[in-house]
Amino acid sequence: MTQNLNETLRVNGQQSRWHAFETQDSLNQAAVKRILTAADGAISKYGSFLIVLAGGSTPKSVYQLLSKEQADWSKWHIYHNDDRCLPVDHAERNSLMARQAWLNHVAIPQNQIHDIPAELGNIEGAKAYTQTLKGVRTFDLVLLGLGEDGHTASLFPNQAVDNSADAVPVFDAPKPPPERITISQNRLNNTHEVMFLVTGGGKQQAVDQWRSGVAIPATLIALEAGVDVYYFGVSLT
Ligand SMILES: O=C1O[C@H](COP(=O)(O)O)[C@@H](O)[C@H](O)[C@H]1O
Repeated sequence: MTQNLNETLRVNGQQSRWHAFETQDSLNQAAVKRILTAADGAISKYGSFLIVLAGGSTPKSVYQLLSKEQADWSKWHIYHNDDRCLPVDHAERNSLMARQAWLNHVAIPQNQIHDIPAELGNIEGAKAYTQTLKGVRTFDLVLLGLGEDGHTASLFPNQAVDNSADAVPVFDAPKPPPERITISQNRLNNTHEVMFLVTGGGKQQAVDQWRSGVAIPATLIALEAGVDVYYFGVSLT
């Protein structure tokens, strides 16, 4: 039997809270609300808000909604969980998508938007981003997507987990392009909150694997506080 429900699950040492939405729009609105609430909380506590963005197509409509919001943008610091080794202006760059959908339209200071320099290639770009992350405190909120094969950020199935630096090169990614850069598992876990955005039937198999205890990469993200999964268009079995 399949159902849409809200529930908490514990598998492979990861606690995940699953939040069901009836429409893509209601999920997007809830995600925006959660991001703005996290920002207000972090700014009151630390004077700044450190958010790590997911790439791919799923978060684009959330970013478009954020571009229309009022917020204390001067206190926001933007990072990316991964990017693809392509020219800066390539349509498949995660940084370009986030800028076009959101960041170009709000007053976040440019020096607080930290793109991964993936155009340098995966080895040099990862070194440079590790330097960018040096001394950066615990992130406030990490947004993550879920690939059809269970990957998250650019942590792919059947690849060794590399925690040797805060940002690491990825080779032979099964989803193009093969060369990428990702924030490492350990650094992604160094955050106060995690929100996965999971939408569309293409993600059903990965969701089923996740929930039945298969150690897909999404389960590498395991905060003590648990992670939240906002979902639409998949069913929980
Ligand atoms: O390649 C990537 O894929 C995942 C999932 O992307 P989506 O298009 O299925 O939403 C994404 O989270 C990651 O940042 C990206 O580089």
